[in-house]
Amino acid sequence: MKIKIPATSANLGPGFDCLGLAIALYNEVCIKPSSYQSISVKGEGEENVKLKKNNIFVSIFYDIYQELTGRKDSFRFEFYNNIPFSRGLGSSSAVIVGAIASAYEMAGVKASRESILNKAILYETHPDNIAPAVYGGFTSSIVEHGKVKTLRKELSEKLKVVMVIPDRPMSTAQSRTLLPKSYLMKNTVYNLSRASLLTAAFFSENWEFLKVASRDCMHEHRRMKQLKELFEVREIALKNGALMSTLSGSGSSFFSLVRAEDAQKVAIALKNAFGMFRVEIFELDNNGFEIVKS
Ligand SMILES: Nc1ncnc2c1ncn2[C@@H]1O[C@H](COP(=O)(O)OP(=O)(O)O)[C@@H](O)[C@H]1O
Ligand SMILES: N[C@@H](CCOP(=O)(O)O)C(=O)O
Repeated sequence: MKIKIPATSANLGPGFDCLGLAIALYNEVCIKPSSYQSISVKGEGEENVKLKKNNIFVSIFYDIYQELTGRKDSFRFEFYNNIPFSRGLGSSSAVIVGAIASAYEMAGVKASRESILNKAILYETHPDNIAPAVYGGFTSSIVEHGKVKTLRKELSEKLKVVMVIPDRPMSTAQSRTLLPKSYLMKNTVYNLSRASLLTAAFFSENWEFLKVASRDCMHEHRRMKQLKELFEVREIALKNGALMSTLSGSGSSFFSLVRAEDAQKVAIALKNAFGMFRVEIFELDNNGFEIVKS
């Protein structure tokens, strides 16, 4: 079987740990029964020998497969990775969602997307990347008694993403340690009100609200200080017509949502200003993970 899983951009500014969307940049994994286990990796991470020995996709896959079948079968895993590691593009969520969905498929057990999401939350405690990796589109999620509740909205073809991807990785776990344990009431209200308005703006396609509604005062500033050029990335993206421009997940990438016709202009302005960073235009994804060959 072959599965493809999209990259995701989480938080979208104020929606810390709850808002996210899926991007048409995919990891693909081919899995075949085999008399012994083997792993090959192409693309992102191919130079990392640890991924052949200690691979979280493989360990989650076997956990779930054995739980479902009670058998200890062996498989060959071929990874074609396009999602950069630790850049705020949800690489770990793509691994978790992909491993769970493919374990169900290989075990021959039907599972709803909701049940795959509820397994995924056991491996990644915040649902803002795993929900769009499962459903595609824009997602707003909560976790209640260990279960994820998500509402999704299809993303318009009239929108594209301009992503600035710095060379420097930022581990999500490490980046979370930069944040305080508690916040002032006024900062909480600042984010709550904007995350609510942002969600309403996505659902009603009132894109002119995105810029003002995507401001955050809980996590971006502390994280962006690690790579100060990111402040200017936002300025240039917005000046050149981006609808919103936010730190992607915990960084280090910077996400700008643009009208399709403005994508080139925004990307060229960012490339001219930041020759040292990768700047890419992506479509949005409305499908979530897909089993493309069974
Ligand atoms: N394709 C992959 N195969 C195996 N492990 C991966 C893959 N992509 C990411 N990972 C694991 O996830 C970690 C990155 O997770 P994280 O710091 O949360 O970054 P991200 O923002 O990309 O999700 C990597 O160090 C690696 O352990
Ligand atoms: N809400 C999380 C999102 C992390 O996203 P990632 O793509 O960086 O893993 C956070 O901000 O920590």
